[in-house]
Amino acid sequence: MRLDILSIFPEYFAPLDVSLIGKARERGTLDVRVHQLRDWAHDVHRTVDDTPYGGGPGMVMKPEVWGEAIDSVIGDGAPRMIVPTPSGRPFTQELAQELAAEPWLLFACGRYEGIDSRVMAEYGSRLRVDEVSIGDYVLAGGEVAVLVMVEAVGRLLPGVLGNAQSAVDDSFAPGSMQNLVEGPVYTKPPVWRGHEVPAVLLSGHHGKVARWRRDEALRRTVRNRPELAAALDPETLDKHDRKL
Ligand SMILES: Nc1cc(-c2ccc3ccn(Cc4ccc(CN5CCCC5)cc4)c3c2)n[nH]1
Repeated sequence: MRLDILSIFPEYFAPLDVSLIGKARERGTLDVRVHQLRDWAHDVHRTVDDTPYGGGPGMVMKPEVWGEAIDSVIGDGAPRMIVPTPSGRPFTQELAQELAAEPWLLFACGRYEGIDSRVMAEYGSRLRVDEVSIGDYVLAGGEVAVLVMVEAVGRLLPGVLGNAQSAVDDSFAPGSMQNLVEGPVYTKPPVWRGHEVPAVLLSGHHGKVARWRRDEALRRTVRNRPELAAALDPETLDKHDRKL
């Protein structure tokens, strides 16, 4: 997978050189290219922003700079364009899986009050353009949101996660974990400061372990994410409810 990232703060993406993503880049699984948006701002101050039409606080990012930058980065290609924004569609595990299947993603990191909307309109006629929110809070720009999405997508790529099974059991993953968060995890020692590991996990009985884990996942979902629990099919809830 090729990832292009356009930003006025390319240094935000140094973390993509470490850990899982760093190794995927070394292996060639991921081809990450970070670009300084100001390289396409030709005035002496390399200006990328201007005052908003209609008034209001802050500044808006100029469409000309973005247009030159995107044209230069994509050429005749057609990557899927992801634009982080507080007003976008929610970023979910399902969307992460969808993006993990794409050969080429282009992330456009806005700053200030955002990017002139005509940029998304211009490329929306030629590319798949998704405006995406990573949560209901306002960041100062798109860079952190891109780091979140690249990590969530990158770990789903073949060979990136040590154990592919882990992604199958991810919270929220479509299938058996849809609308469920994961339960508690334990490792050695079997007793730590008087806290014992639940005996079922030491039993070696895989069926009972699987059952216990689903019960715990359900218990935690009901406690921490009642709105997800409400979306569970009654049969699932009922099967476990007797135990909650
Ligand atoms: N999930 C999530 C994503 C983001 C995010 C992503 C990209 C950018 C680029 C700039 N900003 C700051 C920022 C500040 C104020 C407004 C709201 N203004 C009200 C009137 C016009 C706009 C919007 C945007 C971003 C924020 N935040 N949270």
